[in-house]
Amino acid sequence: MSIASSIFSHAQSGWQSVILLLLVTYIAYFYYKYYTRENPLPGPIPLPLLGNFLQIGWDLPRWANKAQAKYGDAWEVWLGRERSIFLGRADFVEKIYNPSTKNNFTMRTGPSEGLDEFGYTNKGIIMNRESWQYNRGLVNQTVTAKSYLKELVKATQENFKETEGYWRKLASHKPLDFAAWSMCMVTDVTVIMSTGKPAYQCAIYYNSLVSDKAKIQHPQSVFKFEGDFVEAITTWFYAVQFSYFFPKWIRHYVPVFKSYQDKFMKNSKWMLSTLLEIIKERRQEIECAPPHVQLPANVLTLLLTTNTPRDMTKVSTINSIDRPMNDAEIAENLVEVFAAGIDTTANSLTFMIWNMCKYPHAKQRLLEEMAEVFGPNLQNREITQESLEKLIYFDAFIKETARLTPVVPALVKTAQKDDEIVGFRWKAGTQFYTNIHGIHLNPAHWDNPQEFDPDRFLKIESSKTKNALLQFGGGLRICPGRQMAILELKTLLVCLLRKYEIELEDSRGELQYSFGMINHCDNLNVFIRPKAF
Ligand code: HEM
Repeated sequence: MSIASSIFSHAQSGWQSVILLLLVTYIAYFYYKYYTRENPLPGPIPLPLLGNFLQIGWDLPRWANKAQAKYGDAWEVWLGRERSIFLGRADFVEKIYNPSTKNNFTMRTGPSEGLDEFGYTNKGIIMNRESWQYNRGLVNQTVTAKSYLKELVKATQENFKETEGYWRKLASHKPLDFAAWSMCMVTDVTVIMSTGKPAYQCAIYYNSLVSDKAKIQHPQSVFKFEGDFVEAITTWFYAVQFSYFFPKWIRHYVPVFKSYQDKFMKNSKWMLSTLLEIIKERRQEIECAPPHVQLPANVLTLLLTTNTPRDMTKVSTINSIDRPMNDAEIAENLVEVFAAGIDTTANSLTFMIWNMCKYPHAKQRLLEEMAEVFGPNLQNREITQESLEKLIYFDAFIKETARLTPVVPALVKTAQKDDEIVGFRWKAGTQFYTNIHGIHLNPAHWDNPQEFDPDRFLKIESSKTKNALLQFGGGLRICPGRQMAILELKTLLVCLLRKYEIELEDSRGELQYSFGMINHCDNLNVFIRPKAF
């Protein structure tokens, strides 16, 4: 008896046989299509509907590194029903990160009703398919403005001082979770630099650690609630993934998914309406401010005034960015500055602290360079953008940390037209994942790739391969916040190093990180003790 007739002989009724027949036909058709696909690359065999999700599990980037070791530098995987090509070598992604305006890989995804429903595809930058250039142009102009970066370095120092106040009140023999502090510090800096108003995340976090009697009073956060703003931002990013990967019928009609759909939609609406109120208030403040009064350089004020008579940046780089932004556009861009800027910068700092504790010779080099640039009495010196730019070893240290633990370990781009990659011609709509971590560890580009060696970035001849370090992505969609992130990271590192001794609670343990939307450190317990002067 054939397998099919054996299965059908167990079917109890007519409709069960019909379902079984449909199922078997679908599976047979799926594997026929799979084995006759164009441009077959090595990779794990997928299951119908689920693709390779069962093999991959939750941590796609960790799995991708193992897959790269097994299948080579170009392989394929099925993320659900979507065939995705993974690339783990710098020369394979050259076209994708080509900064030419003719680049065929500027979109992250193809059209998606889910992203449309959440309103992500026609606003902001990250998933915007229609007006990303306009939004990107203005946000880029804002976060690279001289006045903005100067204010950022100042605000970062002020925020650090506030945090030091809380550390002083906590017993120094008890470990602190640096990962959690880092998120709060970077949130506070980002929110004040974006809205001009404080979020008090460090104060809220401090209060969560101490008894009721020891809690401090602080004014109301700009977000007018004591809940977890950080979580709201993370939820926004999960909503992007959710709305893209799950089809409408699952999101709307399967109960567990429906509850996520509702939660994500509510979160998105809450964030936008809260920001719209802040924007309205600020617009009125600007209108009432006399023309001679210098306005503060934060993202909101800069976006509200760009292309108006009170423009503070005046460096339009793209012809199409000649109109002011409306409130809804500003709200979405603020959400994206929070979503793309907080988690990434905070986790980069945490990974740097880990490396500083693990590699005493690198820490010594950081201390020496700091002493050289800031001179005597360095713990009281004002940190400026100019002084930070002289910290060359710091740059190398940041790059090496990002090479070994990139916060963004993989990036997706979709071909808009048919194109050739790794010697094959691919149809428009094919998804290409850059395995950033794979490229960062590829021996084709790096000597002793697993070794932590910041000096490799100081040697002229090495590490110059184009696209071998993709910490901030590249090409037309390169991270617009990269200068901001580097200045903030350097400021915080100087603030920490010049006054404190930091020691890991578990000096033999492994770095604990996992993948959510990015690689994030789950917990980093450290002892932070003031240095004796
Ligand atoms: C260490 C910190 C950061 C890292 C590692 C990082 C990394 C990245 C990466 C890898 C991309 C994708 C680039 C590509 O597609 O080629 C990106 C995009 C982006 N980043 Fe960052 N980023 C950081 C900080 C920031 C900050 C502080 C901001 C705030 C302005 C920001 C805003 C954005 C935006 C808006 C995009 C989307 C750009 C686009 O789609 O055109 N990032 N970032």
